[in-house]
Amino acid sequence: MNLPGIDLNMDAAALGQLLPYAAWVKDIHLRYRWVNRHWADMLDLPVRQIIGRSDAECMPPWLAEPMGRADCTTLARGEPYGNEVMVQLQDGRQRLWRMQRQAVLDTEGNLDGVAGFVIDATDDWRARRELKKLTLQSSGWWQSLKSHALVATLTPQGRYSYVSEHFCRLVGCPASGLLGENHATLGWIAVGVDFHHVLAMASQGNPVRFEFAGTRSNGQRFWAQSLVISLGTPVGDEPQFFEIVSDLGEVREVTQKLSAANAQLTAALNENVELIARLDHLARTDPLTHLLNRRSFLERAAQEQARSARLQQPLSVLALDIDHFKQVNDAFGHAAGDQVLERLAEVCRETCRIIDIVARMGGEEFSILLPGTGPEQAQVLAERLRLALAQQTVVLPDQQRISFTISIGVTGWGAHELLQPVLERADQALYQAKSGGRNRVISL
Ligand SMILES: Nc1nc2c(ncn2[C@@H]2O[C@H](COP(=O)(O)OP(=O)(O)OP(=O)(O)O)[C@@H](O)[C@H]2O)c(=O)[nH]1
Repeated sequence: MNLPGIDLNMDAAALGQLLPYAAWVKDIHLRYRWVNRHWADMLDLPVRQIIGRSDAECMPPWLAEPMGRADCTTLARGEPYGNEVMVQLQDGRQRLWRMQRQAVLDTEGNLDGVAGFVIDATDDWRARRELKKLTLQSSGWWQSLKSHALVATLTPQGRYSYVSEHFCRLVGCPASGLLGENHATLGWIAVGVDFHHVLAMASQGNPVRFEFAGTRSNGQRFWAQSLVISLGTPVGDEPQFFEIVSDLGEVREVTQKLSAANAQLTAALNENVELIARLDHLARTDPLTHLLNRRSFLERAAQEQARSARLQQPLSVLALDIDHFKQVNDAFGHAAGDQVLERLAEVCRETCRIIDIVARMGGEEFSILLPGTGPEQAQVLAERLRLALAQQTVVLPDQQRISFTISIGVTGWGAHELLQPVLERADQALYQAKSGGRNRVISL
């Protein structure tokens, strides 16, 4: 049977010329053994200049290199191998060549070369690309993403090639002001990352999440979080990126409100702490002399006694009382009496060590606890105090001058004694000092 236009007696090479696509056969050294006119046309060379030559001698390196790689892969696999190459013709047009290769075996089954054919799949590729776009854009998820989320697509330079309405609303700019621009040209500041780095990371297949801030055309600031994902690089196309943005404005607002409320709370807390400290201080001190009050003295005395017993250190107590204080009040008035009390407190503080505990027990009675001090040393201190006070003169606003003396009772505090008997003994010593004529120190 004869096929129209085909002579079945012609040889394989002649038959190959009838193929509707470019075809070639290379030897084991990848030199062309045979090509048909379509391949010669594609290379824009006469057939005779191709035969016996390698790809490197027939085509530019950027094409020869993937051709050689595909040939080697085919020889190594020993089975049909297909690939696609995007080529740029001399007139600048891009074409997609789809190639299919197969290893050629000699009669003994040894590898003898590679046979291949090439079809121009440019139209098919364009159609597929359009279809992909259409599929993407008409797919349910894209539609719902577009209408509910803040999405955009980016070129390799990060320039916007598509922006959704929601995205435009967030950044406060119409699509016309965004398309062709990128984060940098829009003046948006990514937090902690460089936008180019984001694209580089994304193109390696790592989705990148980052925060950025910008200013809307009405001057308002906005904060957003982006997730940039690579959509891959379709053959012959540029890499594409997809950006999903979420509005951080609300989060920021809530965070700011929260931190303001927190600051208020902290301030209120600090105020309260201060207030409590002040109240505590007031509860522990005598408002006139700022010495410890009786309650506080008793607490401190108990602690001090326990500590001294543990450290086996001596401890002594003084009981002080102003002599004839009633007369001071009667002669100069209560305010003058207060001044005397204040002066007494001052001199006690100055004369005692920082660790000594000085307290106003009530009225014109004072007590001093002397840690690390035995009764003899306590007597010395009491004497020094008595003399210091006897030398004091309180000058009143009307220049009247008041001198006063004190009587002091001194006692040691034994390691196992309770506070009450010790205080009573100090009072007893004080009583003896009073009854002995005042302005003196008595130890018991
Ligand atoms: N100005 C003033 N006087 C006070 C205060 N507390 C107590 N007094 C007075 O201290 C005086 C104590 O008088 P008395 O207990 O009789 O003792 P005294 O006059 O000092 O006599 P002797 O202690 O025996 O030497 C009273 O007049 C009280 O009113 C105070 O805070 N301010």
